[in-house]
Amino acid sequence: MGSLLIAGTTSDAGKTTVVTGLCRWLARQGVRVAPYKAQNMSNNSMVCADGAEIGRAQWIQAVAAGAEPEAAMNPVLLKPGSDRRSHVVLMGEPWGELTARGFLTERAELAKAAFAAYDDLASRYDVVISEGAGSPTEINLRQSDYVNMGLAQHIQAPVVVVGDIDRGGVFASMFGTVALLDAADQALISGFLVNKFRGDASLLQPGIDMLTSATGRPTYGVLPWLPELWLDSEDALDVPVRRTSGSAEVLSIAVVRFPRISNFTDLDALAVEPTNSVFFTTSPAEVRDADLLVLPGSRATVSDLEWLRSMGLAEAVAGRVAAGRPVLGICGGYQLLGGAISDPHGVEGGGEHTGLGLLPVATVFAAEKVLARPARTAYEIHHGVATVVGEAAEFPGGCRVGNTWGTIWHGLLDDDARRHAFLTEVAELTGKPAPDGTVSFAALRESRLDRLADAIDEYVDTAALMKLIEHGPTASPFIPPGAPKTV
Ligand SMILES: NC(=O)CC[C@H](N)C(=O)O
Repeated sequence: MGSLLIAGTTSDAGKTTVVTGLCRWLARQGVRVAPYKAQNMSNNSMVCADGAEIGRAQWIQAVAAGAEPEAAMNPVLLKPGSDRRSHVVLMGEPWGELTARGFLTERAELAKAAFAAYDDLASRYDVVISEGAGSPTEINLRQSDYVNMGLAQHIQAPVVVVGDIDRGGVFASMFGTVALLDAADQALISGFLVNKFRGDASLLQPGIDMLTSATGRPTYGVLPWLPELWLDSEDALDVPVRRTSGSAEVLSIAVVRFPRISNFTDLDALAVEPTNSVFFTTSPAEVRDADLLVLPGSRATVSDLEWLRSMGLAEAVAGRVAAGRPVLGICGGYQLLGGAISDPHGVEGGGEHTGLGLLPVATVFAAEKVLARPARTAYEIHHGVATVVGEAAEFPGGCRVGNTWGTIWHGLLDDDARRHAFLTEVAELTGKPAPDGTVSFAALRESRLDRLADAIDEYVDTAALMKLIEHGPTASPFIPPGAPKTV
């Protein structure tokens, strides 16, 4: 049984990518490997075959590993509904709401479930590759941590710290990440990975050598800047944007960037077509002018509806619909295109609301969350049950009136035939090019996972890393000052 925890000097250092690449690389060596992240904070999630909801990143990592995605791979998922509150999904199911403060007191229960999930996975797989969150050296949170060093201590796993060299300061942050941990935690930090490097590797080498001598720990590899290795978009909203200048040759797709946007991985399927240019926007002019407008999923339909109105975007959407110009609403975006929105159980703050009235649809928020896989690529994650209450044509998971489409399903456009048919119709309406029908979303994802594993193979000392995974941490020196005293 082998184990490794990939931590990061910062968020966005590339932990998710590295874990994904390692999962695919290990799977290729014939290793039965599972990904794991004790706690993920994201509004991008996925429904597993057994109905459990997990973070989208862990789902993709499982796909990379050739393992069946399951709740234990991401036992705690926090879905932020506001800056201070999160909806908690525990072992794939809704658990309740947590405030930033309440979180400290509830952590023990979540930690227990997360460790049990890890132990269960570890009993069924040869290797588990865990992903930390943020930095392992958030010294104010160390005591109640179960995602980074708290987890590493529980499982006695070696930890490799990934740093983003593109942002600069990578040596100082790697050194500091080790030096501000106590001796027991430092003993598990086994080395580093430099990520997002562009430039001349020979210029970097002296720095790597100095880091080794300053910390007594090796750097396992230097991964190059690989922006083309897009996976499903992660939490950074800038990821899926593939903007080519407003050319007559492409179909421009504006996606409203709701403050509580969720499951925006739906846009990846649109972005894979070279005939499309997909971009996020909050501008009424862009909403008006794009060839296709998408209202994506939302964690908080009612408050994003209010926001849409306050931004002057509601009129822009209505103007498009009146002019017969294409609009697609997905899940929360579908709900708010409809009329009545009622929230009798206070799921989203309660009350009766009125949507944009552009589709004959009424939504009632149910206390129970719907988690379902209604079709091959489609999945449902919502409380609001949308019912067609007037004249409308059929559309999978929703309905259509004129050139306004809505669906409660996510992932609908991951289905190549459906995406091609939908875009061909939009292209006919707008006089823009239609997709040629050759792009396979699943094949593209597979090839990217493979190229990520190729990069691991090429740029990482995989022999040394395998040794670490199999045999655990080796003795590394203590770097003063260690964990600062609480004051
Ligand atoms: N995934 C979504 O867009 C969810 C929409 C809405 N917040 C609901 O729960 O029904």
